[in-house]
Order: sequence, then structure tokens, then C-alpha cells
Amino acid sequence: MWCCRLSHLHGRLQNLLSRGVTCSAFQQPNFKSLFPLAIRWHHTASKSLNCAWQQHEDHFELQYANTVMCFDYVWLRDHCRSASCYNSKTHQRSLDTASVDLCIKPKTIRLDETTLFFTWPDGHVTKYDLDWLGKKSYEGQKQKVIQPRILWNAEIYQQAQVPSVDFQSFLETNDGLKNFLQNFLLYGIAFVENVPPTQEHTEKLAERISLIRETIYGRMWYFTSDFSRGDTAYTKLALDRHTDTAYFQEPCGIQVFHCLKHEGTGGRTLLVDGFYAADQVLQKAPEEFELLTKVPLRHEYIENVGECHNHMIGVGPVLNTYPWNKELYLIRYNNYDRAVINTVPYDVVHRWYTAHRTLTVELRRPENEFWVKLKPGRVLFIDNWRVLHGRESFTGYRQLCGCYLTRDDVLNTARLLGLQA
Ligand SMILES: C[N+](C)(C)CCCC[C@H](N)C(=O)O
Ligand SMILES: O=C(O)CCC(=O)C(=O)O
Ligand SMILES: [Fe+2]
Repeated sequence: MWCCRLSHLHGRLQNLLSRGVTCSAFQQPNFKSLFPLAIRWHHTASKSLNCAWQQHEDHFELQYANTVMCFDYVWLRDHCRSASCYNSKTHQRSLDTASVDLCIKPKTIRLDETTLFFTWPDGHVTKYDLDWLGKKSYEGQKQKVIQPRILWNAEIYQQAQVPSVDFQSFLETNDGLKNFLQNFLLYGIAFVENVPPTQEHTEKLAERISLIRETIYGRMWYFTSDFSRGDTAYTKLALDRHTDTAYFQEPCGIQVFHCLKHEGTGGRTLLVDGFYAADQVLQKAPEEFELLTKVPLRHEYIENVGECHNHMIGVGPVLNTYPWNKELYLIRYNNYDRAVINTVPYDVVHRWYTAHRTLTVELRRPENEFWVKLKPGRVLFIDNWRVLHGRESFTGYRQLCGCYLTRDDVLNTARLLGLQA
């Protein structure tokens, strides 16, 4: 067959899938499938368009803009943007995909300028713009850059001199908000300055970019070292680097911290870019990185203090990557809240501990630690899916307020401002 430029993963997927549902027509060799239309290439008249296509037995192949793309026929029918298949006002599919014959093939295919026309056996016509197919295809999106990020250690972050955004400009201008979000997306942390040191003003900030995620800790939280809750956060003890709410099925996306008062010593905040550390693991020990993406873990929060009774459990690997491009999108790292491991046998457990140690060594390198003293007026936003936080032990009276944000809504705001998120 001509179209052999399938990625490894894709190849394996296809093997797997071909053992599942296949169309009987493909299994019985007939004259047509022995002599597919492979030799009959269709070229566009204009050389400048640089487009060629051919109709294979089980897929449509398109060469356009220096990319070879292979499309499944059901996919081509399913993504039809005609008025009866797709509501362009709501951007929702109207077509019932289950009504599409899984063995569907177009009756005819025609290219006119930059539009491909597929006529289906029932006479329905689907039009595709070549650029649209180029952008939306598997092969096209594989080439697309992943979320732009600047992975950092303390030196990289400090040298970058990332500016903080002023409270007023954050609240009142789209540019202020956009700059803030751009930095937040790039580094996973961002600061707002000159915020009046009250819970109400902190809440206003949060609401400017997102919905506040209410949790067992409340909507806005306000805490001191009074052990009002059954967690070390509510003490004066040091806290090693961690991500919060690893014990939720979906850990909180963003954490907001505003230190309203501290009369005492210590209490500095530690920040570590988890993606930078994970990337070091990927470079040095790729099979350990892989294992950290594979072994599912439980994290657990059990609380019985005063009126507070909670038992939360979240399941997922330490490193979460997208299966199609291996991009890391979430790290769950909380050694305090990690529950009993019993999801894999003992030999895998041992390899997992080795991999976890490698990651921990990276996370603990002093050069990866960025320390800041939170002060009244300076609000810190942390991407809790990427950047770990911790704190130094402290003395005296210390008041912190803040909240969690829903990640979807922060990204929504970023996209509406024209940012890639
Ligand atoms: C105080 N505040 C509400 C911010 C967090 C409390 C959560 C602490 C928990 N061990 C965790 O890491 O998720
Ligand atoms: O007290 C601090 O600075 C942070 C404590 C903490 O980790 C948390 O509240 O999530
Ligand atoms: Fe925390």
C-alpha cells in the first residue's frame, strides 16, 4: 500500500482496532481491493496549489501543503459542516453519527479550486476546504506546537524578570489581564501587585479571570495556624513541595494565595516548576518518565476534626500526558496525601519507587527552588497542575487567604483574549 507514513502509535492502534469491528467487505479480497485505485492520482490543474489526492479502499489520502493526510470515510462524513449536519450558530453537530454506515464510501470526489466535494451514496454532499482539512487532520495537528511554556529553574525565572501586573490594570484593562494570563500560561505562576490586603479584594481578583472553585475548604478560604482543619497546612510546620488536592479526581487547576498578615519569622513560600523537573527525568531516564505516566495512584484526604468529616479519594498517575503527542499536562505530587499503593504488583512497585525517587531528586535540587516571601498586597497565582508549592516553618501570627479556581474557566478567559490555551 502506498500510504505507509503512519506513526508507530497509529500503526499499533490500527492493529488493535482491526481486530475489533471491521467491515466484512474489507476482509474478503476482491478484484477492487487487490488492485486499489492507488495508481490513480488526481492532481490539481494549478501547480501552485500543490495538492493531490486519491481514493483508497478504506481511506482518503490527501497531499496538501507538504503534508500527507489520511482520512477515514466515516470521519469525513461525521465532520460534514453542511446546514443539516452542523449548526453553525451553536457550533454543535446535528448529525446523528450512529446513523452513518460504518462502511460508507463516497460515490464521487471532486476538487474545485480549494474545495473538496464528497458525494455520498444517499446523494448528500459534504464540502471541505483544503486549509480546514490541513488544520484539523491528525497529521496536521501532530505538527502543531504544543502549549507554549517556558520551563524554569530559579535562575531562569529570575533572569526573565517577569513583570507583575498592577491591581488596577488587572481589573480594569484587557491588556493588563492579558499580560498577566500570558505570563501565567508561560511560567505557571504570576503575581498581581498593590492589591488591598483583604479577602474581598482577593475575591474580586479571582472573579476577574475565573469561577472560584468551591471545595471542602470553602469558596474563599482564610487560614492561620490554628489547626481548625485536620491538615498540616493549618499549622506552623514546614511543608515540602507538593501540589494540592491530589485526592480529587480532578485536582484544582489554580491556587490563589494572598498573605494578609505575618508578624513573625520564616514562612517563605517555595515554588518549583514540576514540568521542568519532569522534563529532566524524561531526558535522563525516559523509561522512568513513562512509568510515572502509567502507574495509577490513589491520594486520600481523611479528616475528622471538630465538625469537619471528609474522606476524599483521587486516582491518577503522577505524570499525566496526552496519549497522542505525549505532552505533559498535569503533575500530581503530594507525598503527604499519597495513599496505599496497591494498583500494581510488587516488582512494578519497586520500579515505580525508583522512578519517583528520580523525579524527587530533580524536584529537590536547590537550583530548582524559587523562594518568595508573600506580603500583603502581592497576590500569587499558581498553576496547581504544573508548579509545586511548599513553605518554610514560621513563628508568630500568619494569616493567608485565597481560593482555588476552575482551570477550564481560566483557560476560557485566556482564549477569549486571543491567547493559545
Ligand atoms: C489551606 N488550603 C485550603 C489552601 C489547602 C489545604 C489543603 C492541604 C492538603 N494537604 C492538600 O495539599 O491538598
Ligand atoms: O502556608 C502556606 O504558605 C501554604 C500552605 C499550603 O500548602 C496550602 O495551603 O496549600
Ligand atoms: Fe498546599
